[in-house]
Amino acid sequence: MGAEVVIEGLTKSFGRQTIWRDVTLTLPPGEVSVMLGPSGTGKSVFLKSMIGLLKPDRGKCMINGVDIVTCSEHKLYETRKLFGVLFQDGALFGSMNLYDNVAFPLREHTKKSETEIRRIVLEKLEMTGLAGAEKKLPGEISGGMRKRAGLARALVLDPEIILVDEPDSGLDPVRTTYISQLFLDVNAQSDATFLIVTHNINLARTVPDNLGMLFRKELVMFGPREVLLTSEEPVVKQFLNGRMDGPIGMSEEKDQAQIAAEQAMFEAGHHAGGVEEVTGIPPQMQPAPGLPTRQGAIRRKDRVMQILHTLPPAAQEGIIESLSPEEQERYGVHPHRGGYQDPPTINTTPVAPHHRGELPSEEVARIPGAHRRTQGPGDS
Ligand SMILES: Nc1ncnc2c1ncn2[C@@H]1O[C@H](COP(=O)(O)OP(=O)(O)OP(=O)(O)O)[C@@H](O)[C@H]1O
Repeated sequence: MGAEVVIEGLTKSFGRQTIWRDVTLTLPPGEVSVMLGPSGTGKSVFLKSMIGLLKPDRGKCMINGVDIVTCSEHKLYETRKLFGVLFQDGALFGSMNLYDNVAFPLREHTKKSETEIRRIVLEKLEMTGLAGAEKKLPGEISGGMRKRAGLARALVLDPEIILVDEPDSGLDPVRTTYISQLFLDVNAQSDATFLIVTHNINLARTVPDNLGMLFRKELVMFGPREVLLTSEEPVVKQFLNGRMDGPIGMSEEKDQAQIAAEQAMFEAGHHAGGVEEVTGIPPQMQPAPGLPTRQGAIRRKDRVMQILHTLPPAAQEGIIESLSPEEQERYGVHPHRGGYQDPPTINTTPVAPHHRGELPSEEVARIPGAHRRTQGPGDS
């Protein structure tokens, strides 16, 4: 099973520029999480902070009991081995063929024989659809293949946590969906914990178990995908629809004067761009037929059902509707369109507390500057 990552109060600045502050979230083991955010909100800085390439000013990032913010260099070196990272361009060595690129971490960090290395490299190239391409140089292959080679290389040390920085950059929507499929397939086969940072709305809507969003130097929300996908929060709705009308502006957040001027423009009939209000929760992509069931998805179901009563009503409805009739029966819940229902009595399989990845209810949906009341038992 992948590692759980517990982040508490993480804050990062460069000089006097705060990038984000007080970020608190848990990446549940073996689940796939996506972090959204407008350009420049510090998503890449967040990934680099998680692997200790950048040092946060304060807060914790706990992985298997080690706080990578304060641990020794030796512990950091050891903990980094749990990570596989796929950078935007694959970060391949241009002068090495794909075989040697993928073999590199094994030669660098292990004492494995070349026979064993060959077995692993060919297995990971096969897994990422690159069998037969091992002699190619990075410059001879497409951007999509380079990303897949970067993923193969990220997988050779059997990481417990896989971080992916903007997998869609430079890819068309179809290739982006193919690489998304690959992430779910790898997750099904490895049960590794995934965190993907992206702007890509399709990917965010259909791939992850959990969705978060950074904006205005804070974590706007993080929780089960259904929470963001049904959110009425203006910044979330604007982002998920890729529109101009909303708090996100061309280069940074808008001031009141700009919002008023734009509002007048849209009311006068100017198209705000984006698609026409996409709402609702599309089905989640699944691993390819023939692959194992995602263990992270099974654990997630129990985990989310345990915190169901703390989630906003629309998210609750989406989650209940995504269950099969047998699962609804097992958890003792029923679809209930158009209103909040009483918290169910839930028959979940016990999950070890340190592996639950459960969010404190006040962190399930956090909006800077607004104190959302989380719905609790007896609320209506
Ligand atoms: N090493 C650094 N030193 C100083 N400032 C930095 C450094 N790295 C990043 N920044 C600043 O941090 C901010 C966030 O950058 P980051 O690349 O993490 O954003 P992002 O959300 O990943 O953006 P995009 O989606 O465009 O890739 C930017 O203003 C950037 O200039």
